Amino acid sequence: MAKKDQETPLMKQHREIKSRYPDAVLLFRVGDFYETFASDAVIAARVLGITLTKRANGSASSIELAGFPHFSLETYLHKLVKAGYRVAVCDQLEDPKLAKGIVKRGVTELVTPGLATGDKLLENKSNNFLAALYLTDGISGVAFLDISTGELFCAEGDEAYMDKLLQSFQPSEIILAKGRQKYFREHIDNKTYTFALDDWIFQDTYAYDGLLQHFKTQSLKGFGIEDMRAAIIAGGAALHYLRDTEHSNLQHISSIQKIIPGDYLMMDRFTIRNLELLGNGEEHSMSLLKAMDHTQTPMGARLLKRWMMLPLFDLYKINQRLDLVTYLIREQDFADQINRDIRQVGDLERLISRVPLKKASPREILQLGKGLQHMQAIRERALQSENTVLRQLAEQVAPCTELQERIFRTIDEAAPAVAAKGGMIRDGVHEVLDDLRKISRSGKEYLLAIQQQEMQKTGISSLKVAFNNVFGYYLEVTHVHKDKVPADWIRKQTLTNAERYITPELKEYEEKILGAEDKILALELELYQQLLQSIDPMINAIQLNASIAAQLDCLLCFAHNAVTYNYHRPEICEEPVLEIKDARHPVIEQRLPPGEQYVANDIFLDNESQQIIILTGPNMSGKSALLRQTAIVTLMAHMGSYVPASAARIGLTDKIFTRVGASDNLSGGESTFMVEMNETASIINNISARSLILLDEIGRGTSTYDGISIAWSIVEYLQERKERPKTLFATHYHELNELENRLQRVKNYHITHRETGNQVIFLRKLAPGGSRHSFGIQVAKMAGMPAALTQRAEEVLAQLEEKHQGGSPALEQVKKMKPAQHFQLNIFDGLSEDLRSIQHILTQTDINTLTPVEALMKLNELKNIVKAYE
Ligand SMILES: Nc1ncnc2c1ncn2[C@@H]1O[C@H](COP(=O)(O)OP(=O)(O)OP(=O)(O)O)[C@@H](O)[C@H]1O
Repeated sequence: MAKKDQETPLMKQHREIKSRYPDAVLLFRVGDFYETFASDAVIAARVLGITLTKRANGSASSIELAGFPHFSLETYLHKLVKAGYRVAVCDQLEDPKLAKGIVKRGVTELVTPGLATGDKLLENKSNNFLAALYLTDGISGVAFLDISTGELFCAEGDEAYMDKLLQSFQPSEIILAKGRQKYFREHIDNKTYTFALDDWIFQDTYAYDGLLQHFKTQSLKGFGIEDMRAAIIAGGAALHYLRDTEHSNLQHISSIQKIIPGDYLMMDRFTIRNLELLGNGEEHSMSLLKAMDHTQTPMGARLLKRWMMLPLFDLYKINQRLDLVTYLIREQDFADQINRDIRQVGDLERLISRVPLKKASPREILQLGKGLQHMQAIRERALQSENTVLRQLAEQVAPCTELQERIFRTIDEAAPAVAAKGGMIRDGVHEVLDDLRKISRSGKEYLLAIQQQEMQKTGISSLKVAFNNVFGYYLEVTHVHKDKVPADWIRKQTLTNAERYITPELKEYEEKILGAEDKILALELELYQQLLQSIDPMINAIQLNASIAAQLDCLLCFAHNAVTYNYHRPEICEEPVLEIKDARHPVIEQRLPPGEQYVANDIFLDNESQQIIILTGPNMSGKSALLRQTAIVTLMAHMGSYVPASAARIGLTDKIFTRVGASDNLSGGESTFMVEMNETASIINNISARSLILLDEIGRGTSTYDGISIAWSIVEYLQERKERPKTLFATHYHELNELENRLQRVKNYHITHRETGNQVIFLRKLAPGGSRHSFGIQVAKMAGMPAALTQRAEEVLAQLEEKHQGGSPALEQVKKMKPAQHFQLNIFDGLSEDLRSIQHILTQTDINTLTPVEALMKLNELKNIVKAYE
C-alpha cells in the first residue's frame, strides 16, 4: 500500500470515503466506470467474474483494481448483494467539466440485502423486508420494513413470538444490537443475513425521537404504539439504519402498523414448514401459496402471502372477506370486469415508492397514470354495486384525476426507460422547451433561411453562413462583394479572398442554437423533477389505492379458486368445533395425475366427545395428508377463503401446531429426537382450548417402548388438561389404540385399505376404529427391496408378533429370535423387472413340446432381453 503522502489525490479521496464504510464493498465512480480497489477489487473480481488488475498507486507499490462500465451498475449490484455483501455506491457529485481540482464524490446509497430497491434485486411476488430486532430476556420488539413498498410493521412480545413473526415475514436481513448477535445466531436463526449495530442505538428515547422526527408527529398515539417500548426501539433502530445507509427520502414510509398477537391465528416456524405453506424456495417446489395464488398483480400476490402468514382471528373480519368472496362468485360479470381493470393497475405500491426514492422512470410514471385510471374505473364500477363493504372500499379509492391528467399531459406516450437522456416531456408543456426543440430540429433550415434573406437584402450572391469555434456563426462575403455589405454588420476576420461578419440577429440565434441539446436535457430533467415533486403529496392516497387493489385482487383470487376447484364457504363459529365434510388436500389434489381423484374425507373434532383422534393405517395410506388437509382447511377459512370441502363448520382457532416425528425433518439437519421433543414441548406449553394440534408419528425418533410411552403420556396430558385442544395424532404404534378404552374423549380411526393376495390397495377412506397393521413390509416390496430380505422381515415380524402376545419384553423377544434359515440370494433378486421376465419365460416353457425352430426363437427372445444390459 502506498504511503499516505505518496498517494494520488484520487486514491486519497477513495481512502477517506472507504474509511467511513469499512463493512461495504465501495463502488467508486471514475468517469464512465465504477472502480473497486484493494480487497474490494478482489471480492468484485471473484463475485462478478471481472478482471482483476494491478496498478501503481502513485508510488512503487501497487494496488488491486477491478471495474465495470457505469451502465452495468444494476446487474453487478444485484450480484454482489445476492452474494451477501453490503455495497456502497460512491458517485461523482459534480459535473467533472466544471470541477476545480478533483471531482467531489460521495456515497449516494448503501445497498444491503434488506434495503434493496432495484428491480433486479426484488421479487415481484414477495416483499423484501428488513427486520430490526430488539432482543431482550423479557419483552422484545421487532420492526419489519419494506423500503420498496413503504410498509412498516412492528410488534412486541417474548422471544418465541419474535421467532414466529420472523418466520412469517421472512426478512432478507435482520439488524440487531452487537451484544445480542451471537445469542441470536446460536439460539434463534443462523441462516438469515444479520448485521449488528452499536448497542446504544437500541435506546427508547433515541428511538422515540427518531420516529417522531420521521413521521412529523407529536407522539406515537396515532399509530397505537405509544406505550410499546420494545416495538418503538425496534422501529427506531430500523429508521436509524435507513439514515445510516444514505436513505433520506422516505416520505412513502408514512405509517406504522402494529401486529397484536391476539388479532391473528398463530403458527410457528415448524408448522409453516410442515404444512408446506410457502415451499422450500425452489422454483418447482409446490406449496399451498402456489396452489392458491391466482392473483393478477404483484401487490395482490404479496398480500395473499401476508394473509396466509397472518390469518385472522376475528369472526367479523373473516366473515366480511367471505361475504365479499360470495358476492364476487355470484356476480360473475362484475368480478370479470373488476379483474380486467386490476390486471392493468400494475404494481402501484412499488411504483409509488420509487417516487420519493428518486428512482421512478418516465415509463413507470406513465404506468402510474394508467394505474390510477384503472383504479378510477374500479371505483366507479364498485360504487354501483349493492354490496356495502365493496362500496365502502370503493369510496376510499382516490382517483387522483388531476395527477392523471398532469402525467398524461407531461409525459410522452413513447417515454424512454430512463430519464437521464431526456425525450420524456411532451411538446406543448413548456414554451421554452418547444422553442429549443424547434431550433434544434430546424437549425440548418433556419441558417439557410437567414442566408437567403440576407442574400436578397444585400444582393450578395456569394454570401454564405458558416460556423467556427472562435466566433461561432458568421456571414462570409468574397472581397469582390464587400462594398455591398450593410453598415450594421460587424467585421470579425479578413482572409485572403473573403471577409467574415456577424450580425445581432445571427448572434441572437446562435445563443439559442448553441447548446440547445444541453438546454433541452436540463429543462426536461427539471420539468420531470417538478412532476415527481407534485406527486409527493399524493403518496399516501396512492398507497391506499394500492392497498385496496391488492385486497380486491386477493378476494377475486379466492372467488376464482372457489369456482375452479369446487371449494365451499366455511362457517366460522365461536364454538370450539371442527366439522369438515369431504375435505381434500388442495395441493395434492391439484397435482394428481389426470383421471385420478382425490379421496375426500369427513373429520369431526370438538372438546367434548371427540377431542383427540388416534389415527392409524398402513404406511402410505394417507395419514399425513389427512392431518395436513385438516390444518390447511382451517387455515384457509381463517384467511377468508372458501375451502376444499363440501361443507365446513370451524370454531375460531387461535393456533395451529403441527409436529412431525424427528426423521421427517432431515433437510433442516434436525433429525434428532431432542428436536422432536423440544418442538412438542413448545406445543404442550402454548395451547388453549381453541388450538388445533396435529402430531404425526411423534415418538418414533427413539426406541419403540420409549416412543410409545411418550406418545401415550402426551395423549393423556392433552385430554386431561383444562383447556382441551383439538388433536389429531397419527401413529404406527397400534398400542395407542388402547387409550380409547381408558380416556373418554379419545377416539380411534384408521385409514382403510384392502388386501388382495399379498398386495395392499389403499382405499384412503377414514373409518372408525384402529388398525392392527402398518404393512411396512408390503411398502418395502413395492419399493423394490430384494425378495429374500422382505421374506426374512416377514419371518421376524411373525415371531415378534407371536412372542408379543405372551407379553415378554422386547430384548428377550429378540434374543429368542430364530436365525435366518435361507438367507441366500436368489439369482434373480435385485435384478430388474426385465430380467425377472427371463425367469418367467423359462418357467412357462414346456421343453417337451417345443419344436427346434420354436426353441431357437425362445433363445433369441431371451438373448434380446439380456442384450439390453450389455
Ligand atoms: N385422500 C387421498 N386421495 C388421493 N391420494 C392420496 C390421499 N391421501 C394421500 N394420498 C397420496 O398418498 C401419498 C401418501 O400419503 P401420506 O404421506 O399421507 O401417507 P402416510 O399414511 O402418512 O404414510 P407414512 O405412514 O408412510 O408416513 C401422498 O403423497 C398422496 O399422493
